[in-house]
Amino acid sequence: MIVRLQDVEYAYTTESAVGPISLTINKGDFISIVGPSGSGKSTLMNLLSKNYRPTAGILEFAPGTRIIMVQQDPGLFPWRTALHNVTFGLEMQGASKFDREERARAAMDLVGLKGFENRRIHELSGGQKQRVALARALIMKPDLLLLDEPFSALDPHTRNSLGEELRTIWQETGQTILLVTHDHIEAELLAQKVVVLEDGKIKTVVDLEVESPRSARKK
Ligand SMILES: Nc1ncnc2c1ncn2[C@@H]1O[C@H](COP(=O)(O)OP(=O)(O)OP(=O)(O)O)[C@@H](O)[C@H]1O
Repeated sequence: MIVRLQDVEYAYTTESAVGPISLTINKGDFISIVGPSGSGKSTLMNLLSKNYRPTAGILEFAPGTRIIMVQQDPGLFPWRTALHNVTFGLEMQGASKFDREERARAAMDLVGLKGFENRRIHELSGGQKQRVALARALIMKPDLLLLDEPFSALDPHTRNSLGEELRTIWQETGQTILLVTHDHIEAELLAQKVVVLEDGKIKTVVDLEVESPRSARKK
């Protein structure tokens, strides 16, 4: 278990905006949260990223759980190259230059950015910027990667190819992913489990028949 929600609620005012919700996220899961505007997706992400504390219920994280969120705005440093955006977290951790650059190159390769290492951020397309943000998150190997509509500002073609790559990354690394989207098709194409939100509550959970990550199959 990485995160467990048991009858979790969040109220901005007197009425609950989200909940009660019960859900468990396990290692290696790829879950999509889908729902219309106002259904509580952002509120749930804020709870999972520890920005909000539940107003009722139990929200439990496994000890030492590290969570990273990638949002629609990739939030990159324009004065750094693509590679040095990806190395940023490792720099903060004090990893050696050789180690962080080697790992950053591997992460950029994984998201299809080989050859773009030395580009400045303004020399990248929207999809490429989002790939840099994804590589920057993946390199940290978080216990849970939260993706908050990361592809919604992209054109349909770029969106599809990034989606497919995300799916491959999950298959190859077993990274635990929770993706928020308002696109049902995207949710079903990518994830292993689709949680449909409506009025702050889980309306349905769809378990899809997909191959589990390679890393999990080895065990
Ligand atoms: N700061 C706030 N104060 C009061 N109510 C809020 C606040 N933020 C959100 N809400 C309410 O909480 C409910 C869930 O909103 P939330 O933003 O989580 O939905 P969402 O699914 O992310 O919507 P969208 O897709 O439009 O971003 C809505 O009814 C919304 O009006």
